[in-house]
Amino acid sequence: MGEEITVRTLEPGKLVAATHNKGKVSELRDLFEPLGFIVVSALDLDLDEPEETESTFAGNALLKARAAVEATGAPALSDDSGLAVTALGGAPGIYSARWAGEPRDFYRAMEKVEAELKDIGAVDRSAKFVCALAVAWPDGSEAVFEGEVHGQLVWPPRGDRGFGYDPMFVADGETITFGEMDPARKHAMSHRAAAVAKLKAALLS
Ligand SMILES: O=P(O)(O)OP(=O)(O)OP(=O)(O)OC[C@H]1O[C@@H](n2cnc3c(O)ncnc32)[C@H](O)[C@@H]1O
Ligand SMILES: [Mg+2]
Repeated sequence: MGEEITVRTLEPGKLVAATHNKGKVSELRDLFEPLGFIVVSALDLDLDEPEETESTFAGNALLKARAAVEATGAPALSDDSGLAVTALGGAPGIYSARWAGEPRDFYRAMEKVEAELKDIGAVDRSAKFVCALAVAWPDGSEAVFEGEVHGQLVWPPRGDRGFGYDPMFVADGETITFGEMDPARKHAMSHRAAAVAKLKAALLS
């Protein structure tokens, strides 16, 4: 995991968060601003949302970072992530956002996960969140890092913090869902934090 395609350093400065997801923007700000970056999001810049045509988290992350660097000329950081449920063969996986429909409704997406587990009478409620973070520089170099966090799915969902599938996910060793957790605590253990740690080790001096 975590294929580093090219290694170069990331100089603190303006970083475009190539995402249209407010929950991710907020988490990427929390994770990168203490490192000296000024995080400007694709939402702030009103960038087009590219179609996610790749078949892996890393592929879609690279596609989003490339689109943002081309549009802005500034280094871009993207995040492709999702929930992979063991008993569902890794679904919804790269389709995690699409399971919420349009307009996105994550209660509906969580209900769909629960309904599919019920349909197959699943006893195994284990799942993991996966995050691929990609960085693309104006000179065409790029890098991608992956992180995961393993846990169990609960029903009904609990908590109104975080975003997406957080209210139904309890990380291993925890008793509360990510939806109930203080954001700083989620940042210490999440799939996104694990990917950020790899990125820091490789790209920040
Ligand atoms: O593509 P961008 O613009 O970044 O925004 P998106 O919401 O479409 O993001 P993805 O394509 O990566 O889809 C991943 C979905 O997986 C879910 N997800 C990712 N990280 C999560 C987290 O930390 N907690 C809960 N759900 C998460 C979330 O609902 C996302 O919408
Ligand atoms: Mg998306």
